[in-house]
Amino acid sequence: MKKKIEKVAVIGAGSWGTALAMVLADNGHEVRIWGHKEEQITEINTLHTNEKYLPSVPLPHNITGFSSLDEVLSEIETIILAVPTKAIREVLNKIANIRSEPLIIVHVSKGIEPDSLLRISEMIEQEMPADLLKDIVVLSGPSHAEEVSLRHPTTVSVSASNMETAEKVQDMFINQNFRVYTNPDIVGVEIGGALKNIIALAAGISDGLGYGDNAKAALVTRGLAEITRLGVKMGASPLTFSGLAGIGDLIVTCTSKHSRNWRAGNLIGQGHNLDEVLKNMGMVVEGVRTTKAAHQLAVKYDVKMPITSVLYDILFNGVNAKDGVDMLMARSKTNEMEDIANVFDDQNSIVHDKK
Ligand SMILES: NC(=O)C1=CN([C@@H]2O[C@H](COP(=O)(O)OP(=O)(O)OC[C@H]3O[C@@H](n4cnc5c(N)ncnc54)[C@H](OP(=O)(O)O)[C@@H]3O)[C@@H](O)[C@H]2O)C=CC1
Ligand SMILES: O=C(CO)COP(=O)(O)O
Repeated sequence: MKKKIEKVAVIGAGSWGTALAMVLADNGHEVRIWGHKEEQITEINTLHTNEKYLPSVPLPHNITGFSSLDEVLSEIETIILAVPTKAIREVLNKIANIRSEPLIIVHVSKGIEPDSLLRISEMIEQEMPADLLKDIVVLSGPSHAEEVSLRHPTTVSVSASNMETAEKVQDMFINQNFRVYTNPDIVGVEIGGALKNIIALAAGISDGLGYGDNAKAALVTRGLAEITRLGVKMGASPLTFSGLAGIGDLIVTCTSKHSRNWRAGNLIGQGHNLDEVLKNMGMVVEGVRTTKAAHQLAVKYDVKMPITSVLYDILFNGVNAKDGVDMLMARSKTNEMEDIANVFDDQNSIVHDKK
């Protein structure tokens, strides 16, 4: 079937915004990308590269850079919001001041806001006046920008409260290299994408300490258990966590050299200090702020999250990484399956409550 060609604006010219702009450009859309650094936009428009974020990757010529939000949004119905969680409110605020027509906002960020404990779709609902918001869609899954930009096979999920809009976004992005599934569980897709960064930091620390594959498999598996426990309490379907936005993204982020969260954890495990690691990364490491948020969520929802809790102590309370691992291994004995049964009990009670 022939694709509907659209004008789309990608807001955020970092690694992920640029890689997704390439997918859209490959699909023939008229792609605009907005960034707040004039010299980077000039580079995109003249050299057709974005060397800082995707070194040595030529960008398709149907991507045009904009440094004015006003201009990038003109005659646009759909934006792809690709800035770090920390910048979302600021950017939406600017958009809300410019815009007079409703937008479909596809967000691709993976975080939860500390203190407010809001998911990104909830932050968007708070920041954008209802008359400027047509729909919110989340796109998430195992997808490092570096590999997407090389057109390596990649799969992601999109979710929205309006599934027709999710399908529209699926059609906009899907191609031979970039396979897009829909999933009706927006809470699960957002929680899975955000919380896997915590476990990736922990996996990096484990590797940095010199531990091996057994430790990493333990972190991924028990990490998934605690993500699922919290996600279900927040209203997600447990099934989402065995999908792309759950185990899929956990695997890719905990095992890939591309992951900034894994790399940051790896350096911390080797003994480097958190502030120094974040300063030298030059790109966002979402898991640090999300650890703070998840630690608060675990208290709010009364959910056991031992990996998150130990990571919180390593990042913010000066606990030594090796001592943190020892603390996890010395926890009182428990039954693996009880956890799983509790998740399904919680899910049943959510279903009954809704009836
Ligand atoms: N990279 C990836 O593979 C993937 C990333 N994601 C998610 O996408 C989101 C964005 O990440 P990613 O692109 O990788 O991050 P990067 O660090 O690569 O890029 C972030 C971009 O946002 C810009 N930015 C930061 N603050 C502001 C602001 N206040 N106003 C305007 N622009 C701002 C940065 O500009 P500057 O250059 O000035 O810093 C940069 O262009 C994150 O939530 C991440 O988890 C999701 C899937 C894959
Ligand atoms: O979300 C990602 C891959 O799916 C990117 O992970 P990092 O932010 O750790 O690089």
